[in-house]
Amino acid sequence: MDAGGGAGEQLSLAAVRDQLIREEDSIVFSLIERAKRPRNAPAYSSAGAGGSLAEFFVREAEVLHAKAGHYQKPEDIPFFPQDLPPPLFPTKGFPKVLHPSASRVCVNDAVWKMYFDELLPLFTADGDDGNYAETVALDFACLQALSRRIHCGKYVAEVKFKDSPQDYTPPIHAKDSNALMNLLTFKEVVEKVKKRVEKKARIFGQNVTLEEDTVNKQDGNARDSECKVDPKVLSKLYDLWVMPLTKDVEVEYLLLRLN
Ligand SMILES: C=C(O[C@@H]1C=C(C(=O)O)C=C[C@H]1O)C(=O)O
Repeated sequence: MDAGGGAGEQLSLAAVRDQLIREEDSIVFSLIERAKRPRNAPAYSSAGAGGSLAEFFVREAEVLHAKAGHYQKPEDIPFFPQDLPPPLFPTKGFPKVLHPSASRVCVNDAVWKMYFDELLPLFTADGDDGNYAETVALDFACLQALSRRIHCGKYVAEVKFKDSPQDYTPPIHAKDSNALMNLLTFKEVVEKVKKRVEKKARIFGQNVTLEEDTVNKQDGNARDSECKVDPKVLSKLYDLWVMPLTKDVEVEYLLLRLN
């Protein structure tokens, strides 16, 4: 988390939301990149030594990332945390703005399953072009962007708690997840987020030409069928998975907040 997380700065809901908006760009762009390649199913079958190429790539990439000093922040969490090496270079400590239990909150198993089982078939074309190594590198970028955005829910929960501890404390003590979920859900924000990511996919995913293109455009933007990723897939991704998982992170964090 960069916004509002600097030394001495107070974390604010506005700053955390700005960070989430920036993360949307990374998610939309990473999906657009992955959509260059078809599904490439052999990259996901367990033909290789022990697991799929996708799993092999993520495990090995995370080893490199850990050596380079990644995974020091509460929102940067590896998918395979077991036996990761320590950083080989000096890292700069980040100000600790969260409760220490934040490190125990992780929904990466759900992110992994959602990405491969649900999302991938929605935005990649059927087919196999043989570019498996490139494909799994693109998957890794998508997974990282999704996971980071979702785990930023820890900061959202912290500011919401700090803004009104009197509302959050009783359901935390009662371990009432449903009450917490209701408290932290803002329906107007949810609707805005869905509309904005759909619009971003429409704007970022259009072909840019120098000629005036009136045939393939509607209101100055590309028609959905011309976009590199269907904008409706983005609103569905956020509606069904990204926002619910972010809220799961928020609830899990809050349940540990008073430990
Ligand atoms: C992240 C927030 O908390 C919840 C989750 C949202 C999301 O994941 O985008 C949006 C609104 C809230 O229901 C927030 O309030 O900004």
